[in-house]
Amino acid sequence: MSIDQQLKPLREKIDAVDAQILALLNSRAELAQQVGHLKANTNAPVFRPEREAQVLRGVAERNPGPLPSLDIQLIFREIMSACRALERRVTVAYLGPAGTFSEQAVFQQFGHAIVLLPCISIDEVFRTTEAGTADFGVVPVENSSEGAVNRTLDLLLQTSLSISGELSIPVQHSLMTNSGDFAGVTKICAHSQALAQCQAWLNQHYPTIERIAVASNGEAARMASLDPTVAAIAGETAGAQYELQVVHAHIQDDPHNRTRFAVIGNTQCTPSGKDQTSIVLAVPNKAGAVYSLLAPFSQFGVSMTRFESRPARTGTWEYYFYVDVEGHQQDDSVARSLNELKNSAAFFKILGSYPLSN
Ligand SMILES: O=C(O)C(=O)C[C@]1(C(=O)O)C=C[C@@H](O)C=C1
Repeated sequence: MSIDQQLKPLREKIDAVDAQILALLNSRAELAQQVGHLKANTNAPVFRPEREAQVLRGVAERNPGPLPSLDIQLIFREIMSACRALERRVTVAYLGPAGTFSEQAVFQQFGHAIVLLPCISIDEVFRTTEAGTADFGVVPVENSSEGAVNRTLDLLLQTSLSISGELSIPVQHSLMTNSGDFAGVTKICAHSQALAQCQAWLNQHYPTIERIAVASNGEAARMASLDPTVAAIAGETAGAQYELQVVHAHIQDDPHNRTRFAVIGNTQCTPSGKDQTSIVLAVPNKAGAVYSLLAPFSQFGVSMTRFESRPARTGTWEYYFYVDVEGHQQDDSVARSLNELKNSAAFFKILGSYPLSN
């Protein structure tokens, strides 16, 4: 029997299963439409991060295989994205242009059935979201090899928006040119963070070529597509967007390099069962103040998962502290510790409680 003859009955079974999947997908979509009508009548938000997190955790927990849970979650992320788009297509602002790691983070959080709003800077992402032109913004917060993204931390301090999600993605940089050839290249362009993340590799391989920091890796890729003297450092998605060829793949100094992103918007998430709360604090400038400030966390058994400081730029050695704790601000222990902190801090702001990424 030929291979095609052997495949025929299996393919017929796949067709039958596909017909069932199709019918079930549309049943789900009809339910989402009903949810959408209810929400429209009550002006409730379309995107509910805590509900989406629960759906994704639920399918991973119930997954019997053989499909890996991560792949199941990718599929369900897109199913929910498409269902959500039937209610309303949300607009998401991010540091563009197309093809940046920020764009990958947007798709990882919202799926593909959205309106993308690429912005020229992190400031612009905040402005556009505050103005309501975008429903949400996605901004980089921290890189595993370079540390905090200071501009984001500074803007989080001032913004009226809150954090409604967080996620991290692997960041792999490649050196690319229009032709795939390095001869004739006189400048290597990338975002300053990417240049820093590839510093040791560049010092070893191209110590004398000028490095130029530009607004984003996507912008570097665009420049390289137009100018044969420019090589870009960017992710391969950005390279493909501008039809660049890879000269050296994965040149970042840390092979496990990751960037963490925050989702900002006007949504206040309700508890999802596995949440995190971000706050900013300042303490009076006296001995032992930081130590006693954090005491309520241990008193109420709340785990701190992140502690970052930024100079307050008052010229007096004062700092803002960015703290993440496990749990939701509505959880009893978190609520009680935050209440104590609020009374003793010189500055106190809750940036948001949101589901931990899956
Ligand atoms: O449960 C809701 O609130 C829905 O709108 C449905 C749904 C889904 O497709 O499951 C879609 C969008 C929301 O962000 C959450 C979940």
